[in-house]
Parts: sequence; structure tokens; C-alpha cells
Amino acid sequence: MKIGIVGSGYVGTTVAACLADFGHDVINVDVDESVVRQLNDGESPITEPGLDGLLDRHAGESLWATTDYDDLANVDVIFLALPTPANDDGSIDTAVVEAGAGSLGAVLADVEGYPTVVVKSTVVPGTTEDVVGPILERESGLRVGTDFGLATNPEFLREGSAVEDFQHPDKLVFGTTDDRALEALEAVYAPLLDDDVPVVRTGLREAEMIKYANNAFLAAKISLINELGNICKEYDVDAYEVADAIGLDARIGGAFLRSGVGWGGSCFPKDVAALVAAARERGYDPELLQAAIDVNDRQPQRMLDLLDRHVDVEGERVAVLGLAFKPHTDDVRNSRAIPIIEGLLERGADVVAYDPNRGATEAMRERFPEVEYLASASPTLSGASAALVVTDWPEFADLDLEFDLLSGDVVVDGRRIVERREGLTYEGLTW
Ligand SMILES: NC(=O)C1=CN([C@@H]2O[C@H](COP(=O)(O)OP(=O)(O)OC[C@H]3O[C@@H](n4cnc5c(N)ncnc54)[C@H](O)[C@@H]3O)[C@@H](O)[C@H]2O)C=CC1
Ligand SMILES: O=C(O)[C@H]1O[C@H](OP(=O)(O)OP(=O)(O)OC[C@H]2O[C@@H](n3ccc(=O)[nH]c3=O)[C@H](O)[C@@H]2O)[C@H](O)[C@@H](O)[C@@H]1O
Repeated sequence: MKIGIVGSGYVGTTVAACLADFGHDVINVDVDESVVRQLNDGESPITEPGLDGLLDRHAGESLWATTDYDDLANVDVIFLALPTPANDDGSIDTAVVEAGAGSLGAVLADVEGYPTVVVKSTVVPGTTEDVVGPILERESGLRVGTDFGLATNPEFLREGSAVEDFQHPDKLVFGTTDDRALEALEAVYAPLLDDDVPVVRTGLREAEMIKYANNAFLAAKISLINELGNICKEYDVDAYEVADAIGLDARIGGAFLRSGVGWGGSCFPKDVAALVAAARERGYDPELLQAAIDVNDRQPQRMLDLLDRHVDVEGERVAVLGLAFKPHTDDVRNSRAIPIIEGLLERGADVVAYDPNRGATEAMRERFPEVEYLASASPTLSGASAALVVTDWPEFADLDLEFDLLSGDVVVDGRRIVERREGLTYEGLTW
């Protein structure tokens, strides 16, 4: 099949490379010329394990990128993988999706046959039908269901394991209103259907809501284990032992029970906020989801409080290990390192930081130029009175004697990655 993908960020690039690997011809459209250049050179614009190999194999062969929407004229299916950030009040900002739909609509009439437009972005129920569809119709002069298909196909991949998640999903969700659009999605994902991946065939709004419910449930699960963990800490109970035990109950499940400094990233924070705002707009106050956000917002503060119990960091050098919002990514959007660094700077600390990923480091340097960024853990720890571990990069688990380089001995671990040992004043956030 010939597939167009609008937007080439974390989702668009991963989906493009994986669909090319399924044997499709893929063309990516992005407004960012440097992203397009990189893709055409076979380089990944983002850090994702496995992506470089796929791009090596397919870029310039069955995978191309362009800034020109006109190049979509020959495709069968077009995915919109555009950002849906939050407005200041938490509600979804659909401006980029609307702009992308407008540009696509202007070329849709030139596409032969019955093209299917698929919203891949995370959008609140009704967006595909009430916002994207009408823009496409207005700009193209065509009719949904008569001249072109409209679908919602939310994405469940995680950053840091995006390729693996896309290739081996727990489920596929196809939101459609017409059979031809559904058949198009089935053809796109044929190799996964052959592998018996469960497929949820549903309506547009249901598919949109499934995505929010999925993220809200996972984010709330982490907040719940963080709340339980905070109580554990007060009673000298190890929250990880508790989590392991409750995770054995099949009704609870062991995944997403790692308590600590909380959830960050480009999705949980904005998606839970958007769902809360969408609910309130219809007159329903989602108290539990709001509490999940509140607990999450408090975890970095708890980490700083633990530090305050041991050291007055004013004028002191303090080491921050980990800047990316999770390991194996360069993404720092809503990283828990942000409130941690802000809190340290407010206290007058001299902050030094290290992340194994250069992209994450450079993104943070832009945000906090006053922080000193070092190339490995040892010089970062050297001479610092305390260390705060914010991201669970595997290499931090190997640190041991490096902590002897601290001028003090305090380690506050927000991810349970450092081994507790004699000679360190070790504080786990929930253990
Ligand atoms: N990042 C993730 O792990 C996941 C994200 N999602 C959802 O997927 C959507 C996309 O997210 P990301 O890939 O993280 O976004 P991103 O911010 O990484 O990438 C978006 C890309 O769109 C491009 N773009 C902006 N305006 C454009 C336009 N008018 N035409 C063409 N390209 C344009 C940008 O230059 C950028 O390369 C969001 O709705 C997000 O919630 C869903 C599942 C996972
Ligand atoms: O909609 C999205 O964009 C994506 O959001 C999350 O994926 P992602 O944010 O990439 O990464 P996660 O592994 O979910 O981690 C999110 C945050 O939760 C934290 N986390 C995760 C698991 C856990 O047990 N504890 C915990 O604190 C991580 O450190 C990280 O800050 C979802 O897991 C994906 O299914 C979804 O597609």
C-alpha cells in the first residue's frame, strides 16, 4: 500500500519506519526541513532503540520525507501524527491538527480512489468527527464516507521502546464509520492481524476515548502506588515489596507499579489534564483523575523535602542524575527533572547534572543554562554534597564507588535504581 504520514516526531517517524518494514511505501510530510533532510539521509530525528536500523534499511527506498503536502497525491491512506499539546487550562489544543487537516484537505481532491484519513494523534472524543472531518470536507469539496474515509487509530507505543511496542502491540484500535475505511486499516496492519494481535473495531469517539482511558488508567495506577508508597515510607515499609505482592493479584497486575518521583513525558501529563478539562466542559468533575495529577505534582516536592532533611543545599553543589523523562529517550518534555532542578535552584544550590543521552542534555541546557552539564556520572558526583537520582537509566544501577566522590554522603533515589549501602545516607522516595 501507499501510505502518507503527516508529522514526523516520536510517533510519525516510528510508525513510518515500521510500516515501511511491513512492506508499504511510506511518505512522511513534516513542516520541519531539518527533520525531512535527516529522514531522507536515513538518520532518525529522534532517539529510539531500533529506529536507526529500520531507517538504514528503508530510507530512500520505501520511505521518503517531504515538506510538500502535494506529494501525498498518490497515497491510499494518510495518518495524521501531529502534536496535541495542552492549553494553559489543561484542555487539548487542536490547532496543529487543524492546520495539518487544512493542508491535507487542500490536496485531498487530487488523491485518486477512496483515500482514508486516519487520526493517529491523541484527541478528545468528537475531534475526528466534528473538527477534522469538516475541515477536510471544506478544504477538499469532498464528502466523508462518499469520497474519502475517516478513521481514528490511537497509538499506544511508549517512548524508549517505540519500535518494539509498535511491532508487538497488546491491541489495535480501529475507530471507523464505514467499511472501506476499516478495510484500509486492516490492510495497513495486515502483518499484525496475521499475528493474531487483538483488534478492537469500534466507532470514532469510542476509539478516541479508549486512548484517554488507557493513559488515564496507567497514570492513575502510578499515582495510586505513589500514594501507597508515601504511606509505606512513613511506616518504614518498603513499597516495592508491597507492590510486588499486590502485583501477583491478577486483578491488579504487576506492571506500572514502580513508585517514585512520578510520571512525566509528553503524554500522561497532557492527556490526563485534557481528559479532566473535557469532563469539566460537560459538567462532570473527575475528582479521582484530579487527585492522580495532584499526587504526581507532589512527588518531586517530597524528594526535595527528603533532601532538606539531610542537607541545607544553599551554596552547595548538588548532583542530578537523569534528565530525560524516562530511560532510552532524548525527550525531556515534562521530565520530573524539571521541578527537581527548579527546586534546587530556588534553594540556591549549585546544580550539576548528567544524562546518558546527549539530546536530553542539550534540551535541558536550553531550559536551564545556569546548570553545569557533565559527560558522565563520576565528575557530576565529584564534590557534590548530595545526589538526586531522577531517571532510571540502567547505567545508574551500576554506580557504587562513584558515590564516594561526593563531598557529602546523601543520595536521594527517586527511581529505586541505586543500591543502598553502608557509607551512604540513602533515602528512597517510597522505601
Ligand atoms: N510521543 C509518544 O510516545 C506518543 C504520542 N502520541 C500522540 O501522537 C501525537 C504526536 O505526538 P509526537 O509524535 O510525540 O509529536 P512530536 O511533537 O514528537 O512531533 C510532531 C511533528 O509534527 C510536525 N508538524 C507540526 N506541524 C505540522 C504540520 N502542520 N504539518 C506537518 N508536520 C507538522 C513537527 O515538526 C514534528 O516533527 C500526539 O497527539 C501525541 O499525544 C500517542 C502515543 C505515543
Ligand atoms: O500516549 C502516549 O504518548 C504514551 O504514554 C505512555 O508512554 P510514555 O509516556 O512514552 O512512557 P511510560 O513508560 O508510560 O512512562 C511514563 C512516565 O511514567 C513513569 N512511570 C512508569 C511506570 C511506572 O511503574 N512508574 C513510573 O513512574 C515513567 O518514569 C515516565 O515518567 C504510555 O505508556 C503509552 O502506552 C502511550 O502510548
